[in-house]
Amino acid sequence: MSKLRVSIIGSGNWGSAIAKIVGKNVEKLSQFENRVNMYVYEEMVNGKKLSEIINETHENVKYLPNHKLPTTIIAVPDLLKAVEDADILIFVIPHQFVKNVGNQLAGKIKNTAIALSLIKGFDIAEGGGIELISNVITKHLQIPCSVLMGANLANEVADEKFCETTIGCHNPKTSLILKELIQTPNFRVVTTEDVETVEVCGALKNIVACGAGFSDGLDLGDNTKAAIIRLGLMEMIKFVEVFYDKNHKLSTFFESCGIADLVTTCYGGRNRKCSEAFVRTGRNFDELEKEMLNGQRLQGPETAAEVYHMLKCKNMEEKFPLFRAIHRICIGEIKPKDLIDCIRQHPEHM
Ligand SMILES: NC(=O)C1=CN([C@@H]2O[C@H](COP(=O)(O)OP(=O)(O)OC[C@H]3O[C@@H](n4cnc5c(N)ncnc54)[C@H](O)[C@@H]3O)[C@@H](O)[C@H]2O)C=CC1
Ligand SMILES: O=C(CO)COP(=O)(O)O
Repeated sequence: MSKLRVSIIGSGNWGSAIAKIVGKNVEKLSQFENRVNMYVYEEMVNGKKLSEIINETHENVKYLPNHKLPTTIIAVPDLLKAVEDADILIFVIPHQFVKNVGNQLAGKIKNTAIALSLIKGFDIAEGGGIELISNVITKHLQIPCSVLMGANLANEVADEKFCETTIGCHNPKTSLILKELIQTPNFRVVTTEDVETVEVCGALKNIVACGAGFSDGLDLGDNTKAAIIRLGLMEMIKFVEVFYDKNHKLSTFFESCGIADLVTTCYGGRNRKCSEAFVRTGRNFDELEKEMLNGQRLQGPETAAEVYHMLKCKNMEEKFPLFRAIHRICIGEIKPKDLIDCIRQHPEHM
């Protein structure tokens, strides 16, 4: 049997951390080709192309400094070359860029290939609703797309600190291949067929993380933050119940993609950090993202806006007061200090 060729589309903070794992695993596992192309959105770093720096030093000095990538990882700045003959495509770019990348790849991928999305966020659907990123990938590439979401702060994963993750995949054979490719002694994979729930959890937790950051910025303490996390979880569950797979499993929310990712993001994530600074400095998210993240991207405020507009169109905003309040704070419509008044009469308390 011929070996499976893997390509990684994305080389940011998480993209580089997952490249470290995948690059090492393909060295050991005979079913995969011993070279993994990693698509790099080209930029200049200290006067030199980032893709050249990565290939010469085996380090993504901008997005994952101080970590050596395995030599099996090859940085490729040309998207189509990066995915040439790929059997497994791992998508790990900020959600804002998915449609553009999908358009470029349409018609260029083997019809036997499979995709795995690590992207947390939604896309805006035609007509104003929201669309799952995995659907966008499948629509453009005409191949099935599984998802991987979990409590996985990239820097900690790259440090090889123990954590778990969740792969959502409909096909048990594909599930096994993906697990073999991704799992390590310190990165433990649980698979489930409850795919939509896994993906929706990954997107929505970024909204809740903004709420946690606002709470920190207001110095509201640990109990309030815990309440925000809990109410966030309840809104996430309701969101899946109302808009997604009626056969979803409540137990999926107790996997790494659910409660664990909420906790880690609400304590250690970029959305939390910038949301705290939003309150403390009074500056807007665009400025804070540029100043604090060195090219990395926030997903929370944009996802909050997308979800809010969808809820409003469906006349459902009152059922999701936390999501609504977070969006209104992000765009300056209400003050951060109004957050608690917005959730005091939460449906969970009625
Ligand atoms: N960083 C983390 O700890 C984790 C991130 N994620 C998710 O993974 C996804 C990717 O995040 P990161 O790898 O952290 O990325 P990042 O936040 O480091 O984003 C920057 C990346 O976007 C690229 N980029 C900029 N403009 C672009 C364009 N026009 N087209 C394509 N790429 C462009 C940059 O070159 C860089 O590679 C996101 O959905 C995020 O929510 C998931 C788990 C952990
Ligand atoms: O998804 C993440 C951890 O699982 C990272 O969250 P942030 O994007 O808020 O850093």
